[in-house]
Amino acid sequence: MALRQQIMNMAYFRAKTWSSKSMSSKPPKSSFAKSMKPLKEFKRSWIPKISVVGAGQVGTAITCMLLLRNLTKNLVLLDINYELAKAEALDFQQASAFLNDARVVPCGDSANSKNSDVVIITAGARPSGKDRSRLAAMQKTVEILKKAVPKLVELSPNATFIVISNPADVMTYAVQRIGKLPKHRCFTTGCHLDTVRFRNLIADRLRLPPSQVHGYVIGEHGASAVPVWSSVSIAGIRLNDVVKSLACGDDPENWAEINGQVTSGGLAVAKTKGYTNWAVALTCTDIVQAMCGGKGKIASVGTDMQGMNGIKDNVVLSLPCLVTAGGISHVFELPLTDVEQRKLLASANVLLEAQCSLDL
Ligand SMILES: NC(=O)c1ccc[n+]([C@@H]2O[C@H](COP(=O)([O-])OP(=O)(O)OC[C@H]3O[C@@H](n4cnc5c(N)ncnc54)[C@H](O)[C@@H]3O)[C@@H](O)[C@H]2O)c1
Repeated sequence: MALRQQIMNMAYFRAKTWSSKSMSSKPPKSSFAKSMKPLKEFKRSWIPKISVVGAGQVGTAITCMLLLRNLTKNLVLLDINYELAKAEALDFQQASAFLNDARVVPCGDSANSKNSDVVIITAGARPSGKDRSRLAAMQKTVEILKKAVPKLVELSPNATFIVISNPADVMTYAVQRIGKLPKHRCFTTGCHLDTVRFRNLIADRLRLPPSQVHGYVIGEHGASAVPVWSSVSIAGIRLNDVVKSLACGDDPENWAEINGQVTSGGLAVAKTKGYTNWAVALTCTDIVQAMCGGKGKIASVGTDMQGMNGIKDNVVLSLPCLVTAGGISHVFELPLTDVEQRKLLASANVLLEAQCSLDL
């Protein structure tokens, strides 16, 4: 093969490699760069840039899942503790060859997060001390968000923001207000996690694969969450049509036990570990996959639901939503029983009260 052709082939090969790997189009720092001739016509294919804010237990678990699922090659790990972000990023970067050549960049002051497509916020104070409720850690996390969010929005004005920091619904409200972000482009994974717990617990009783059990938990990602028993179905069979008094009335099979297990699922893990991370990381990754994988997904995620299912106020809570590339495109109003509707409105009131108590 003529030398010229060989060089052209090499340049083409390298150009393809850049398209899927590098965060910058700068040539490598080596004399080898002379053998890499850029082709002007080449257009970089779209690869989402994702910033994970907070390099703690949750942020690193999310990073791990996103990379393993090959959802990005440009990941920025941001923490106010820059040394921690650097160490965690380096730990991933060293294994880049096993992560589809992804690049993980640490960041301490948001700068590297510029032009992110997705920003995932996990920075926050963990529930601690005697009162381990999510609401207790609230104002401390708001103060963190007040510092972090304006800069993140300024640097990535078109990004979709996913809020994980607890209490997730109230913190989403805070991020929407602080960042002046529209509700479709700033939401929380919310009850998507409670929903998978719910499905898992039902599947366990029925000895079926959890993926074959359908249903939703709605409302607060927390104590007032509402498992929607009336919508649970398996293979097209509504559970409520077969099991009478399902989680209500005399409830001879004690299905109501599951309600408590759904809302205390996180505490059951945190009691021993001190935190939870894997389930929420998988939940968040599932949502990012819906957005970046091109398929979309209906999931119980949380945003400002004013006008939905009888909710009158601007309150952030979870209802089934269609999540697609640009965020939430539709909200589904579930047909609820009177009891479920009352519980949803009670959950909205709990959250509204928490929202109103914020010092934003
Ligand atoms: N939504 C959910 O389902 C869910 C599940 C589990 C945990 N959480 C929440 O996720 C949050 C993180 O949990 P964790 O276990 O990773 O906590 P963690 O303490 O391990 O990590 C939090 C990280 O945030 C960083 N941080 C603090 N201020 C920052 C700032 N201004 N900018 C950047 N980084 C900053 C800290 O340095 C720390 O590394 C908590 O609020 C927790 O309650 C939510």
